[in-house]
Parts: sequence; C-alpha cells; structure tokens
Amino acid sequence: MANTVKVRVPGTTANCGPGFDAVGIACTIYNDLELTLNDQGGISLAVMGEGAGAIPADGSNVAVKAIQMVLAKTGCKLNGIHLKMVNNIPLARGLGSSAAAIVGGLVAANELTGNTLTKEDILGMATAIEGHPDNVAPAIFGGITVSIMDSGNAKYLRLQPAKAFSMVAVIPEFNLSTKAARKVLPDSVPFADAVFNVSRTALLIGALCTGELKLLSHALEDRLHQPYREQLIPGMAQVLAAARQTGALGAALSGAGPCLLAFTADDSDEVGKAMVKAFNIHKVPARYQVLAIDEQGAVII
Ligand SMILES: Nc1ncnc2c1ncn2[C@@H]1O[C@H](COP(=O)(O)OP(=O)(O)O)[C@@H](O)[C@H]1O
Ligand SMILES: N[C@@H](CCOP(=O)(O)O)C(=O)O
Repeated sequence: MANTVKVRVPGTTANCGPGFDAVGIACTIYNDLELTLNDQGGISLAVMGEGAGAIPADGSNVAVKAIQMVLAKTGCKLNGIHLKMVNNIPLARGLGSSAAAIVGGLVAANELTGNTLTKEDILGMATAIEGHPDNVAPAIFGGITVSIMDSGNAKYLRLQPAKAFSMVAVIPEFNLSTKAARKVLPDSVPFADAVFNVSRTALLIGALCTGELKLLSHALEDRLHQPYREQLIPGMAQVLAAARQTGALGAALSGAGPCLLAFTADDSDEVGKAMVKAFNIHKVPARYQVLAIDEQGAVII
C-alpha cells in the first residue's frame, strides 16, 4: 500500500447571511496537503503559502488531530506523520481554513489506511473537531450544502443552484479567529430576530434552487450573528453597502469574518474594487478575489 497521498481541499464560505452554522458553499480556492505515514514516529510539517511559519507541527495542529483520529479509529499502527502543505486559503479570515485542514487530514489518512471510512463518517469526524458542520460539509462534498446537527450527528443536503453566480471575497489584512467571533454572540435572541432569520434562510435556499437571484438582497439579511460581529470588523456595514451600491445581488459576512462576500451576476471586479475602497476608507488594507462554486469537494490528486 502507498504510504504517501496528496489531497486538494476547497475553502468554504459559511452562513451566507442568515444560515448560521447551517449553510455553506465550497469555493474555488484550494489547499493541497501531502501526507506520508511511516512507523518511525514523530510529526513533521512543511508549509508553503498561507500560514507558513505560523502553523504548529504538533498535536495541536488540527490536520494532525484529524489524522490521529483516523489512525485510532482504524487501528493503524503507523505513528510517523509527515505533512507538506501548499496553502492558498488565508487563515482565520472566514474562508474555512481550519475546515480545509481537518478535511484534508481525514481524507488523506483514510486513503492511506485502506479507505474504510465513508464521506458521511468523515463528515461526523470533521464536525467533531471543527465544532460546527457548515464549513466541513461543503469542503467534503463540494457545492452548496445545508447541514443540521441531530443528537450530535451531522446530517447534510447538497443543493444544485439553478443559476450560476460568482462570489467576490474581500479579504482584509487582519485575522479574526472563529473562536473570538463566536464569543461576542449572545446566549439568546429576541423571538422576532429568530423569525427574521427563519424567513431569510428559507428565502435563501429557495432563491438558490429556483434561480431567483434578485431575491438574494433580502435572502442574505441576518440578525443572529452579523450585528454582534460588526464591532470586530471596522467598516463592515459600509463595505457591504458598497457591494450593493455597485450592483451585487447581495453581500454578507463570510463565515465568522473578517472576510466579506458579495454574490454577483456580473461586474465582479467593479464590486470587488468598491468593497476594497470602502475598507481602505476605514484604514483597513484589503484585497479581493473572485470565486466560483467548487463542485467536487476534497479530492485525491
Ligand atoms: N493548513 C492548516 N493546517 C493546520 N491548521 C490550520 C491550517 N489552516 C488553519 N489552521 C488552524 O485553523 C485556525 C483558523 O481557524 P478559524 O479561526 O476557524 O478560521 P477560518 O477557518 O475561518 O480560517 C488557524 O489559526 C490554525 O490554528
Ligand atoms: N458558522 C460558523 C462559521 C465559521 O466559519 P469560518 O470560515 O469563519 O471558520 C460561525 O459563524 O461561527
């Protein structure tokens, strides 16, 4: 059996406005992870691109955690874990870097231990490490996914959008960990806000499945997390407004932020430039990247 494998995993944008911890989209931005297992023990890590010099080479690394979980579950005795990463997904920006690392580790280790885990098993294990299913589901399955937790088990549905759209990810030059961005959320919300989000999430899924993309301007509205996270992202309201004013279908926080994401039918560059300019007015350097939906999810390459 080969002892080295390479996996490509997409970044993901979670929540998509109102679908907190439920909706996610796989995006055409990728990390490559090469895993070698041997019986010599030890952990080594070489990182190129995003996170080089910052990602730990020990058991605190989420990719290593994921690999060790597969080794334990499959009873594999190989104890040497050697990783090479080429990362394009920026860390702690809201584009699912941790989900990509976890899914990459699980898929690679599964491949090297005889492929005994199903994608559904991998979803369960990835969710256990990540804490919520909305990034790991599209990272595994590709496309647009809706996920739920049922008595601790993640279940998902993969949707086919009726009409193509682009996503303009505006990436500010500062990190915001998901952990920190979850700390500002309240324990409970007003009933009216819950109703607001139920209606918008239903509209979001309906709009994507029917191709009624003009409804996204309402369907991306949120009262569960964005209003609380706004304090962490200078200029957030103005950047989202700039997207809408330049013709975006709608715009929202990407995952826990600080990246902001506009959905576009055309004029993506114009929207990206306007959003970057609005961040710059608030003294936040930023860049934009135009993304499409990744249809495949994690693949062995
Ligand atoms: N390629 C990677 N390998 C190992 N750990 C990673 C990798 N990418 C990200 N991480 C871990 O995930 C953290 C960022 O996760 P998180 O705060 O959830 O943000 P996001 O997933 O939105 O990028 C990083 O600080 C790092 O600990
Ligand atoms: N539902 C989560 C999504 C976090 O996504 P990330 O890409 O920022 O890790 C949340 O909003 O906390």
